[in-house]
Amino acid sequence: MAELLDLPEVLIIQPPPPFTSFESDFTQKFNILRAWESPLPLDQFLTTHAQSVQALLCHVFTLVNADLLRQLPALKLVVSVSTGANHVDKAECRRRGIAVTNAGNAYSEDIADMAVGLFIDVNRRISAADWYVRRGLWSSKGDYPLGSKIGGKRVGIVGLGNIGYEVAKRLEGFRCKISYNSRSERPSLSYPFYSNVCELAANSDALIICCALTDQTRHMINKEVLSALGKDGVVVNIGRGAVIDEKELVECLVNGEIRGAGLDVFENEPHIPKELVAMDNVVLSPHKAPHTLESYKRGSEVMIANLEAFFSNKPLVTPVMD
Ligand SMILES: O=CC(=O)O
Repeated sequence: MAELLDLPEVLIIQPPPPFTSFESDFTQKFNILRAWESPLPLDQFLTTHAQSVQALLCHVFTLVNADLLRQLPALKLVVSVSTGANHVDKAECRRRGIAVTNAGNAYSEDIADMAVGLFIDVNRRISAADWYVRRGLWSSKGDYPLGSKIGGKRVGIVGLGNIGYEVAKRLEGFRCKISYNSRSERPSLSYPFYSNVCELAANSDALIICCALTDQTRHMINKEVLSALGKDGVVVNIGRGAVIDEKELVECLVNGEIRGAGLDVFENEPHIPKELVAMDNVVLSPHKAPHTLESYKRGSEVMIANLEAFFSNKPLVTPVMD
């Protein structure tokens, strides 16, 4: 027990993702304060540790907002399990001198794989075909609706950061034609850049949303953009649900204004509009794009590296800048 108390404290409010090595990796190095296991109400649990706890580890369901930060006056570091840190009020952290880290590139390849998987699934109707066969509908009539060819598709990537670039590289292998919209142009890359996302949509057969959720990107993919994409268009989202105006997306799908969607993220997770659940041209996934056995391990290593750097006054490994 004495040994545990000597370890640096790390507060976790909600149960962490089921990292296979969490117990062994984290608990040997840190004194984990497990708010979710405490019989105390959260406020009381936080008050008990408020004066000492310097590091908080959180995933996307933990809203790190001004209220929470006010209850943790000694806090100096927020370690996000995820790549996207939109659940952390970064302006308030900055104001309070609290550093924020994310998962860096730990999940980029896995997320990109999932984006490509969803893109192929929607176009080739893989999940729909699976439903069809399982329901015993396969007959000699051969009336199963055809999917659409992948090679030659014009794919517009929204957000050409690490993940977007991994998606682009993979889809080049399928002979897709890549163009993109991003915060800024990447002159070192030869893909056409569109500063206007509507123009990107008008020149694409599919949009793959890879950007972070910010005040600028919230509801950026709205009815106007989806109409520009057109009735043969497909949307894939592995970024954050609220980058798309979900209500308008549902309307466009219901009215056949776009052809289909592959969605790993939603505006109000884990709640999904019932219309989406009923459509076989929509492929749904429960925000699992980043998570594989391998990426969990890599993610743990990045979080531990950030915590160790912090507690030994070294530079953080994957600080979030904005
Ligand atoms: O969505 C998950 C992540 O941002 O890593």
